[in-house]
Amino acid sequence: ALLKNKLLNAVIEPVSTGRNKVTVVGVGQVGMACAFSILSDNVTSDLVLVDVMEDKLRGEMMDLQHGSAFLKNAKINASTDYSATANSSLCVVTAGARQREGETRLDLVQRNTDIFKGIIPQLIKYSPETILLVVSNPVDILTYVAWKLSGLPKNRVIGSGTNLDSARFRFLLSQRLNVAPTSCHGWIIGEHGDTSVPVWSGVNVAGVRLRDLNENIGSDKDTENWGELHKQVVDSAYEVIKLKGYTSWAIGLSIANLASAILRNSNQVHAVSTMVTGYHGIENDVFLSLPCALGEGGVSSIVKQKLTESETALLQKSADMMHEVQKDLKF
Ligand SMILES: NC(=O)c1ccc[n+]([C@@H]2O[C@H](COP(=O)([O-])OP(=O)(O)OC[C@H]3O[C@@H](n4cnc5c(N)ncnc54)[C@H](O)[C@@H]3O)[C@@H](O)[C@H]2O)c1
Ligand SMILES: O=C1N[C@](c2ccsc2)(c2cccc(Nc3ccc(F)cc3)n2)CC(O)=C1Sc1ccccc1Cl
Repeated sequence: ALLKNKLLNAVIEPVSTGRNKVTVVGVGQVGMACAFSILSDNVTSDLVLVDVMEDKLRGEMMDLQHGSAFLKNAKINASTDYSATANSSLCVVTAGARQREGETRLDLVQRNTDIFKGIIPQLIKYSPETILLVVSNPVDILTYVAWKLSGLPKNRVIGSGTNLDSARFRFLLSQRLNVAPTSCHGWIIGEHGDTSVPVWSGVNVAGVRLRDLNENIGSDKDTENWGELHKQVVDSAYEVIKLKGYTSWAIGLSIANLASAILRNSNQVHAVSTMVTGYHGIENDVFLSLPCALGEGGVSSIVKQKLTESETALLQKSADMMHEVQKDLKF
């Protein structure tokens, strides 16, 4: 008899409940930081990696598998064939092309849209009940593209949006106040990146609003120039790219945090990109970030923030700009 049969009595065949199975598409810098953070956070017992670069894909799978003795029994697999992703509760999409020298934003968006045409329908074919979490840039437009290509209801298609922007903002605030980032509360909403919108009325520590202590906070009348914090959120993104050529750890940790809220059905509130049609006077079908409660059904509710006229105007400008790009996309 085989040693295994001398050692073990099989009671049932190993089953994969698929209850918390996670797929990560794209094993680049961001995808692998997401995979590593998700495994470290113990939110899944079944991780599948997908990419088109077969050698890189196999190498990343093997390298993660070799760490299994230090993880909580998560199965780690990889394939270029989407059947391996079947019954995923969450699919994280980080696949994409890099912006080429002198390439316009619209060219990049169309190239990434074409890449999504080969990914999104395949994910839905094998996991029709999944939640899609889009990270690839430009993330708000590509979340709209994923929603259109997937046919899923709007609550099941989420973009990482300003989750990383808000995390950087909270870090910078914590540095300035010498209070832990977990105790520094601040929400950046709207379009991810250069044109995101900090909601200064909500920035607080222990419920004490900084604006109640400095009524000019965030405006150019503020002698302490707190508005500099939001500018540093943008500048630090460019600085990290200049220094190391890409970003990975912060986005990976933020995606694991979102995955945890979804898979643990926690209804925690996070700034993520969701369909905002009907909010803040926005009429077109666009995805922007607002504070959303997240659970196993995706976005379970959206917080109705009271915004200033200028904050509302910035959101509407982003919505109009994105609609202009989205309407010319070829699906
Ligand atoms: N939303 C955010 O806050 C945020 C932050 C950082 C990076 N990003 C974005 O994340 C994306 C990935 O960044 P990166 O540094 O990992 O890039 P990368 O080039 O290192 O990785 C991209 C991966 O996608 C894969 N890929 C390309 N076409 C594919 C396809 N058709 N199917 C499956 N995989 C495919 C490539 O093989 C590569 O491994 C970029 O769009 C980047 O701008 C977003
Ligand atoms: O930290 C990053 N790094 C990226 C990056 C990662 C690999 S190469 C570039 C970055 C950094 C700086 C600018 C920028 N612009 C951009 C715009 C549209 C695109 F389709 C792709 C990239 N992107 C991708 C990205 O979204 C971020 S967050 C970010 C970016 C700009 C302003 C504020 C924030 Cl919080």
